[in-house]
Amino acid sequence: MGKPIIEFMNFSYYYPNTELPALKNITATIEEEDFIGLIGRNKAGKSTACLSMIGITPHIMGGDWIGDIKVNDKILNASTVSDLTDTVGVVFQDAESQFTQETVEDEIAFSMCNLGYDRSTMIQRVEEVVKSCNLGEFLGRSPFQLSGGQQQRLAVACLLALRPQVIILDESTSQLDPIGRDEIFSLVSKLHEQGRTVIMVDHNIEKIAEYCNKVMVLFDGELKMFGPTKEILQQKELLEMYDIRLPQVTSAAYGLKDELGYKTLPVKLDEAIELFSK
Ligand SMILES: Nc1ncnc2c1ncn2[C@@H]1O[C@H](COP(=O)(O)OP(=O)(O)OP(=O)(O)O)[C@@H](O)[C@H]1O
Repeated sequence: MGKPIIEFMNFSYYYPNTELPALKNITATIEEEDFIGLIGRNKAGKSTACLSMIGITPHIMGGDWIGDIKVNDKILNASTVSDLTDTVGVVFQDAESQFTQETVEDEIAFSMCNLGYDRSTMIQRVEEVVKSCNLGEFLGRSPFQLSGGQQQRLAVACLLALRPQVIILDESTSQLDPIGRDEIFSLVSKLHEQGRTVIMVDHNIEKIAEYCNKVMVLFDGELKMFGPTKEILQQKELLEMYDIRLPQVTSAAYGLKDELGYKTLPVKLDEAIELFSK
């Protein structure tokens, strides 16, 4: 077992003036080396789970909560949002709405300005994240003139400049075309290989299957399934119960499983090619 980085400890959360919890008795441990796919139908609680990992719910949104979350040994109940953002950063779907600067370079530096970084650290960090997010050719360009995928990469770069261990992307690819989506998945996959913990909320089950080592399934605020991607994404009946479709290759193999005697099903294209070519 790896080092725990985020631990939900019987955590329930109620938005202000609501009677039903948006998250219900969640207990789960995310480890430092994880690349988690957080999935579930609409209103399952995915965004609330993301907000809870940086303390926006409850500390900024208000509301009531029971239980706790431990983020890199800091207890949510005893922390402020800025305590937790040392460890965790979130990129939301509408990256554009968070930009305020005239150039990409200034935008990245701005993310550090508010935290009082000195000039030489800022210059060094801008250089570092521009390289890892492949934004070199856009440095002088307005953030508002970038494509959707480039804007999401910029949002990730602003976050990375603060060097969080955990990067959460909440439906960051949902408004992107396939090229933009691929850009983001390959960027975060590279960051994961470099040692970051990644949590990705995404409806594209094929991409989740391809990149994530574990999958968490939320349904009506409850954590229904959590485990290795291959194990979770083969469970057709359960996934259907939670309104989640199987990856196309898994579905195809499921239809043939009795006839061809498959014991396990592929969840990724390369696994399917290997199985179908036998
Ligand atoms: N600000 C809020 N005030 C009150 N209830 C809220 C608020 N935000 C979300 N909720 C409720 O909390 C529950 C979980 O919502 P959440 O946005 O976390 O789900 P989600 O899985 O991210 O959904 P989606 O895929 O539609 O974005 C839903 O019932 C939702 O209506």
